Amino acid sequence: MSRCRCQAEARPAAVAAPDPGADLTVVVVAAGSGERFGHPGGKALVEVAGRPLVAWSLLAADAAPSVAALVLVCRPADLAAMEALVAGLPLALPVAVVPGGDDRQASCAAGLDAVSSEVPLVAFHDGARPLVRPHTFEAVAARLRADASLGGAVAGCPCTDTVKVVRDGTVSATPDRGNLWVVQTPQAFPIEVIRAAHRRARSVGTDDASLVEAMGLPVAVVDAQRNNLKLTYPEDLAVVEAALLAAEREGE
Ligand SMILES: Nc1ccn([C@@H]2O[C@H](COP(=O)(O)OP(=O)(O)OP(=O)(O)O)[C@@H](O)[C@H]2O)c(=O)n1
Ligand SMILES: C[C@](O)(CO)[C@H](O)COP(=O)(O)O
Repeated sequence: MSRCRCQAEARPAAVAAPDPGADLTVVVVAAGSGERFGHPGGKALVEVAGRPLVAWSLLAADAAPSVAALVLVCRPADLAAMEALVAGLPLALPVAVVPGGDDRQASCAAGLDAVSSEVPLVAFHDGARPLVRPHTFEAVAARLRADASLGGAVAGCPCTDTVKVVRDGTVSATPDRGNLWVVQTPQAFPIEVIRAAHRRARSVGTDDASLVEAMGLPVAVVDAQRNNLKLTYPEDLAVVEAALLAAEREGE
């Protein structure tokens, strides 16, 4: 089997799990247009700290012992470039490269179609979060394994800023911060749960967990990695790059 399977023409075949102990497929979504970042053609292939942005997430997921296979979702125009990128990275796991959709949720659904049903857990991760560490994939998968009643487990951390609800430039409410968390990716789910959540989705959510919450299932939050930043605006680049270089220097 070729390690990288580009899915430009046909619907992807399922990716087999190479290690019987590994029970998680990671879907890295990188098919966005990067509008807020302001880079024509999206930001996934922009060089950040010496590598294309999305490469950092692929390498981190590949190094997590629970991960059996990877799916990379990219802009249709980037399929050949992404296939070449994957072929050139020192990845141990099989990778399926598939085209994404018009919004993040559609890209996640496209990635999910390429996941083998033989691997019981699936996690979605933003290719725009290059600081993710292998232990964060382990943490969300472990939380799911520890409690069979959960519909999902997501990385996040308690809010440290005060959050305001703002309408027309004026504050309309200040929610109790004691209950507020900011959530990131990875977001992990039992495969049958997230497949059902996508089938039933009636609206477009800003994350994957909201689809599972809409089914009335409990989703756990795991305080795993506070610096798991998302590269969204141009000014994020210097912060993310400095953190990646520091982590490399420290051998993390
Ligand atoms: N149609 C889309 C939209 C987003 N994403 C992915 O979802 C993640 C989070 O999205 P975001 O940071 O908003 O990226 P963009 O959509 O590229 O940014 P923008 O909204 O500024 O255009 C990114 O890794 C992005 O590539 C995707 O795979 N497919
Ligand atoms: C999924 C997410 O990263 C969780 O914080 C976030 O909602 C993605 O938002 P974006 O606007 O698509 O970047």
